[in-house]
Amino acid sequence: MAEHTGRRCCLGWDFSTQQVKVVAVDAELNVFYEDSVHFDRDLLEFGTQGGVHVHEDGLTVTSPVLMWVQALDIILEKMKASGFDFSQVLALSGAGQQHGSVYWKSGASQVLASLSPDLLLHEQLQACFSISDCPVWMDSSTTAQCRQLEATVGGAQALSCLTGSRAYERFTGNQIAKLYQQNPEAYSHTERISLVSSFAASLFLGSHSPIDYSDGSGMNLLRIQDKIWSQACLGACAPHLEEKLGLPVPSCSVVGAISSYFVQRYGFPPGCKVVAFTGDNPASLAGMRLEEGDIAVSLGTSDTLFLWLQEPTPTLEGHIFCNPVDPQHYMALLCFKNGSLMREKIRDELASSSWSEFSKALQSTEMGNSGNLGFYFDVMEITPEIIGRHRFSAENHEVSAFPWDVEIRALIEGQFMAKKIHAEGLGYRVIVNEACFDFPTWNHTGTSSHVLDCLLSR
Ligand SMILES: Nc1ncnc2c1ncn2[C@@H]1O[C@H](COP(=O)(O)OP(=O)(O)O)[C@@H](O)[C@H]1O
Ligand SMILES: O=C(CO)[C@@H](O)[C@H](O)COP(=O)(O)O
Repeated sequence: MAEHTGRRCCLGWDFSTQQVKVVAVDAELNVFYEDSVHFDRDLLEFGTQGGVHVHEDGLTVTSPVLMWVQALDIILEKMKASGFDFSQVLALSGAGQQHGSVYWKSGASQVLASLSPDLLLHEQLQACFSISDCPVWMDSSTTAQCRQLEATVGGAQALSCLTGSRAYERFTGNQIAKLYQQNPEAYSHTERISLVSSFAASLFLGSHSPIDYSDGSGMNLLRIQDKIWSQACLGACAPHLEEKLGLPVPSCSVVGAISSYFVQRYGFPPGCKVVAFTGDNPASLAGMRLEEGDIAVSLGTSDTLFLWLQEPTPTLEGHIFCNPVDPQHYMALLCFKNGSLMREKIRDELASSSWSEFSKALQSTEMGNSGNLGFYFDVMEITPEIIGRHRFSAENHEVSAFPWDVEIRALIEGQFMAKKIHAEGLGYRVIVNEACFDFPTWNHTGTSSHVLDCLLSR
């Protein structure tokens, strides 16, 4: 019998871009079980790359909803086969990649509430979705809907003051508007729209789980001050939207007890609590116990930078979300689309697909890269909106290539300088502690900032 028998615990789930992951944490906060299902590797039949399908227009990016369901089935079956003692799970919660949306077809709630423990979830939920491919955060196909939404509420800054962000293509309200405009039939057959986070919670709950305030702030629909849907924004996106979204709840809410499916099939206790799932970035802020004054950088598929805020100061760049820990407070977030996948590409091109070779290049080059700078955006960046690879020599001449190790350092330094520059653009001061950072790169941020400005004004 496995060593994790009989240990009271909570489960934490992550439905992110490239994989579904689970951890079990005991009463002393020790992580004693971890597992993951990687979409590209473990669910080949869905044919994703980096967990997504990029459509022919190069702008539309989706993921199959049943891939997420099947990934959950696989992990649960693996846990069961390893002897994991589900009867000790007191509560579970989780996170999802932000902004992605799931469209539950009319009748799905009945199916969710009456699942047979003899079958896997994906076998029973096949007919429960009005669209099989869900728009995800990498999508940038909704510029028209964004402009329309901003115009409805009096401009980009007005929308930002209301919802915490100007209109962004990946934000769910704009995705819903596009679906309604392009496929009104699918929209009208939808009984409920979930975020990836509330969708995942719904699977455990056996009913539609509410959207939480924090992840709900990534939709361009929620009034971040009073935490209710903005009627103006809902109306600009699609009809009858409020009833399809349900009421949002604080991110720490217990949304109910686990459904009987999990009790009967896996042996969860009937009282196991399901706590609202939230966005992966808000969950990281909570999990890292960030406090006012701290800045965190997350290097997932996307790179993000986030911090705890007492007062919201919405601007035209970056996002303000409701805080997942304290509903009276907020968090600020910057998202960079060219994160891990960009690093992986350069690793594959220049470092024999090996992270240790990649690290050797970093070790063998000087901090500051002898003045060589690079910015690498193979896909249209979010912060700022820019595409292409741009390299500058120490003499500030644009060059077409660097030696392989200089290129690798330029990539990493460029990515971190961009984070610093944009955080400072929002008014946050990154204090360089001489004791921790003897980092000449920071001295180049003035140059980098200027170079980025020039690129943007081209
Ligand atoms: N040793 C490593 N060094 C740098 N990046 C790594 C390393 N191992 C994995 N990665 C990157 O981490 C990414 C996955 O991070 P993760 O946070 O799990 O992503 P997500 O949550 O978005 O699915 C992959 O794209 C991979 O390239
Ligand atoms: O769009 C954003 C944040 O606004 C992304 O950070 C997504 O939340 C995806 O997260 P990862 O899968 O990259 O962790």
